[in-house]
Amino acid sequence: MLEVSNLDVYHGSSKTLQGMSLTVEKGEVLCLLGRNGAGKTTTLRAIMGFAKTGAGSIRLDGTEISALPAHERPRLGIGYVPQGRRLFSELTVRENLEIGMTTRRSPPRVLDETLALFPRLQERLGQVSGTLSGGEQQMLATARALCLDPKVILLDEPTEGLMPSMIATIRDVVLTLRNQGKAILLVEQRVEAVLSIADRVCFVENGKAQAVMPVEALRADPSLLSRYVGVG
Ligand SMILES: Nc1ncnc2c1ncn2[C@@H]1O[C@H](COP(=O)(O)OP(=O)(O)OP(=O)(O)O)[C@@H](O)[C@H]1O
Repeated sequence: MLEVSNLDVYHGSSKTLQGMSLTVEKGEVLCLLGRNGAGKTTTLRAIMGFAKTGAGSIRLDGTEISALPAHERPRLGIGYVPQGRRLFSELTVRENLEIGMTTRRSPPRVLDETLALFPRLQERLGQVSGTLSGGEQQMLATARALCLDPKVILLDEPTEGLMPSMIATIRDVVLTLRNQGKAILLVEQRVEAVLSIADRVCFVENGKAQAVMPVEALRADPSLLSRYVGVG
């Protein structure tokens, strides 16, 4: 579904991704794990077209997309929920979702299906999004990406700063989406969350995927965490 091969990314003259490679298939959750500054967010931003790429390729269903401008990529079916949510805080919940709908001219059923996943947002459609709680804002950012009816969803630390009940809601939504056949690429630092949600784990170090494995391998050998992430 999504395939990144040997991708380089530059910030000025420094190379922040150095031959990054990963694949995410339909109906699976791939989790990126790594130390601060390893290149996880840059990987997601590069897929969305927000980073200056050099050598390498990004393919969606076999089609090369790395030369496409950023605004064209969501229309191909890639939803992105950035770190920090980036909502239009002056607009209402409904207006934020409508922006997602119009980006890809999604049929109205997509909005209904999305709201069915987030009853809390359904109750707050008229509320200005800047007044939502942190957890509700995360739900809205995720729901807005889902309004594109994406095949692939990129989520950057969606549970950061949330209370346990909200974390559980986000996890349940991610697992529902996976079971619907979406391909999900997730940056997640909390090990318990990774173990409960990932199918495969990709350890990122120095702008590169150093190791990729099924989540069971991480469960069986927690020393991998100290090796690649410096915890555990
Ligand atoms: N706009 C930028 N200008 C210069 N350097 C950048 C820029 N964005 C990222 N970098 C650098 O690229 C490297 C990778 O950063 P990135 O945000 O991808 O790391 P990360 O793995 O997501 O880390 P964290 O867990 O801290 O969010 C870091 O060294 C960072 O300082």
